[in-house]
Amino acid sequence: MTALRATDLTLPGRLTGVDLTLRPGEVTAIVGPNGAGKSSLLACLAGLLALETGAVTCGGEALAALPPRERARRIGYLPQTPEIAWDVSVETLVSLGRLPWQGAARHPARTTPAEDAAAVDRALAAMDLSALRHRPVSHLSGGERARALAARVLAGEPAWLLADEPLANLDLAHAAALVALLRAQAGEGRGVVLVLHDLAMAMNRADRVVVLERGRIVADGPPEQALEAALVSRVWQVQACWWGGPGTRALALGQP
Ligand SMILES: Nc1ncnc2c1ncn2[C@@H]1O[C@H](COP(=O)(O)OP(=O)(O)OP(=O)(O)O)[C@@H](O)[C@H]1O
Repeated sequence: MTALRATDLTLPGRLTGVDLTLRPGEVTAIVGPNGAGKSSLLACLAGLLALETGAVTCGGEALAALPPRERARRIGYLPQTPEIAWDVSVETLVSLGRLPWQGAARHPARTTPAEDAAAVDRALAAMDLSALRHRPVSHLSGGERARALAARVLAGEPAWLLADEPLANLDLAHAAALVALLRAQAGEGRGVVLVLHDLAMAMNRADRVVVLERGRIVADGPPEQALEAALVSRVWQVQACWWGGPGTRALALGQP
């Protein structure tokens, strides 16, 4: 697996001179206040935004130059808003995640229908959706819809998983299960990049934390270092203090 690298990313009003090299095998959390540029950065890393300056490369190749199907095999992207355009079944929605592998018949990366079905089954089971696979997506709850969209990305088994606030609509148990699953994916050598608002989750479960403020990186490193209480207090304009020990820290907030 290969690095995902952003060099001098600039989007006027959104990102300024962002340099970032992301390593596979790690869970990286991108955090920051509202409007700091987290979603913009994630979309750039997924190759979804036209850049004014700068570049994003995956394994040394410019994302912009990769054919869409190849890019989709390398990078799975879960957007912030759980919108689904078509009222298909959960299983059909998740199957769409296999499209990048279903190219021309002679393509060397093409998978068999049995492999595709197995990947869909795995993703449905991982997101606790096996029992809902035949239900139309319009008949799902908000959290179930969010899980179905996550399952679609997982079904594609991309080298990089980029997810924008993937825990936002999930209950405690499903959020914990998704984080455990993403950690396991990183353990298998995939790259995992998550936009998170839950700083305790980033502190306890990420390998690396990138803090954005007004479109710039202001901290980047192991969670204990990047989320040091004084920096959290300054960037989020709260009085923040960490409690507890490694792996189970909680953030206590006072008045600004
Ligand atoms: N399509 C767009 N065109 C121009 N500016 C945008 C666009 N989308 C977002 N912005 C602006 O860019 C800045 C960064 O937005 P972005 O959505 O990346 O922030 P964020 O850190 O993800 O915020 P949040 O935590 O609120 O989701 C904000 O000031 C926002 O108003």
